[in-house]
Amino acid sequence: MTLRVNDLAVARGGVPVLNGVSFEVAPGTSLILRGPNGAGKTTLLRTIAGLQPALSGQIDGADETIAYAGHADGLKAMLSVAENLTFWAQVFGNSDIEPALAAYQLDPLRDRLAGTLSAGQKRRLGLARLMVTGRPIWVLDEPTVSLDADAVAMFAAAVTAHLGAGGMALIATHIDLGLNADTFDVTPYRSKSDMRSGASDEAFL
Ligand SMILES: Nc1ncnc2c1ncn2[C@@H]1O[C@H](COP(=O)(O)OP(=O)(O)OP(=O)(O)O)[C@@H](O)[C@H]1O
Repeated sequence: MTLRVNDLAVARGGVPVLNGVSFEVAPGTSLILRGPNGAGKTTLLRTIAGLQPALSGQIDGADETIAYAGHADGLKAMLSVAENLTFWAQVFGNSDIEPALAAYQLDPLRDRLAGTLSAGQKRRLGLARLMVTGRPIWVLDEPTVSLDADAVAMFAAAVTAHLGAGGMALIATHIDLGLNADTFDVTPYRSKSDMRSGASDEAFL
């Protein structure tokens, strides 16, 4: 299975953001999305993850295969670290959370309520969540925000292991993760529409 995006057009608040986007992510490989602030990376990732409809074009290989991590960590504040991971594992029909705890050095924090974690610890837990989904395609929007250098290395190691097991990753990031990945710059695909038109999409504010 390969993730294939073909001639995709995406919009925010009804305003076209990107069009003519085509790329592939094959098993065992990752693709880094680049582009300046506001270029449309988040919009593209949300569309590929199925969180909003495309304006036009095709996305193949994305049915029930994607684990998405956006800007929000999606944690349950009143559950412990281990309970959060167990919850997500069960949602995806899995049970073993130990590899995810180990990969992000969360074992010493396993009984802490997620709401009491630091920003970087929350982000580590949010990324550990990907491992318990068992999903082959990780779609990640600025995954290293709040992470220190050690945690960035944990994340890079987790992605490398995921790819080594035949997984895929599509990652929007402004930093160099040290991955052996192709890059895709969205800049040439920006729509000509004026984003200052005042259109908004309150559902995502
Ligand atoms: N809720 C919204 N309603 C309308 N327009 C929006 C909304 N959210 C974002 N936009 C606009 O859509 C365009 C694309 O934004 P998007 O978040 O996809 O960019 P990005 O490349 O991810 O940026 P960054 O690097 O800053 O995260 C921007 O012009 C932005 O102002």
